[in-house]
Amino acid sequence: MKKSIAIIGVPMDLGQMRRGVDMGPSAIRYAGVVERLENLNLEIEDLGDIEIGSADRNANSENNLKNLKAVADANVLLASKVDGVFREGKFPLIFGGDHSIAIGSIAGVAKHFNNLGVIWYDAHGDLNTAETSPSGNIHGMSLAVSLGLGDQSLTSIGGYAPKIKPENIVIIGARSLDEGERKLIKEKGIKVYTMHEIDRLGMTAVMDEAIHYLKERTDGVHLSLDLDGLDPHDAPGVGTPVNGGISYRESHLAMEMLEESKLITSAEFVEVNPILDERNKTAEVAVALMGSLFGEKLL
Ligand SMILES: NC(=[NH2+])NCCC[C@H](N)C(=O)O
Ligand SMILES: [Mn+2]
Ligand SMILES: [Mn+2]
Repeated sequence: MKKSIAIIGVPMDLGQMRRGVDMGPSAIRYAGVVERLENLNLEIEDLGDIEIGSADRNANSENNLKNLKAVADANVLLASKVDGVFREGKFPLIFGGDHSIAIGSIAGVAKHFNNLGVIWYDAHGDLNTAETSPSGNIHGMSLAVSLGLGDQSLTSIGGYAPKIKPENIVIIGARSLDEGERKLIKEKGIKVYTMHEIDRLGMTAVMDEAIHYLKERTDGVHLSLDLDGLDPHDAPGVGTPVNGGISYRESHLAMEMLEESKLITSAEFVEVNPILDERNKTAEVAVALMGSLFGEKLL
C-alpha cells in the first residue's frame, strides 16, 4: 500500500519574540517539499495552514508566559487537525512555525498510542516552565508541557495529560540547557545525547542506541526536529542559533537510520525563519532531511 502523508502548516511565531518564523511553512513549500516526496512514490496531501490568532505582543505576561492565550488556541486547533489525520490512517507531517507547536502535534498524536516515544532533535531541551524560563517564550517549554508540566491551559490540550512519559523521550543535539531544564532531566531520567556524545560516539552509534532504546519501550515515535539542532553554518535561518551543532551530513545519516528503523509515525520540522535565512537555505535543508526520512536513496 502506498504510504499517505498529510501536510499541515502552522504559521506560528507567538511562542518566541523574533518575527519571521511564521513564514516557515511557505518557505518549506517553496523549497519543493511536495514534489520531492511525490518522487518517492508517496501520496501527499497538503491540508494548508492552521489559522493563528493575533496577539497583542506588547500586552505581555506577568506570569512569564508570553502570548499564552493565542499559543494555546492555535495548539488546540492543531491537535484536532493532527488527530483527524491520524484517524484517516495518514502520516501527519507538520511544518512550523516556532517549536511551541509541538504541544499541539504531540497532543493530537499521543492519544493514538499507549506509549508514544518522542525524538527531540534540538540544540535546546525546551523543558522550561513559567517558573524556570529565562525568557517567558513558550517555544522553550513545549516538551515540558507534553510531560504534563506547565500552565493548565497548555497541558490540558486534547483533554488529557501527560501526553508522554519521561523515559520515552530521547533528546539529540543538546548544547544549551537552562538550570531548571538540567534539574528536570536528572530528576526524570530523560535520555539526552548532547553534542559531547555525538562527537565522542559518532552519530551512527547515537542513533543505533536511540532507536534500540525507543523500539523496546514505545509503540510509535514522533520526530520533533528543530532546525537549530543543526549547526548554524548549515541551518542559519533560525531564531535561537547555538554554535557547535549537528552537521548536515550527520543529520542526513540520522534521518536515513530512522527511515530504516521504520520507527517514526509522525514528524514535524520547526523554527525555519526565512527572514534570518540565506536564500532559503534552511528550508531547503529541512526538505532534504525529509527526503532522507521518507526513503530517498542515491542508488
Ligand atoms: N525551540 C527553541 N528554539 N527553544 C529555545 C529556548 C531557549 C531558552 N531555553 C528559553 O527557554 O527561552
Ligand atoms: Mn532549539
Ligand atoms: Mn526547540
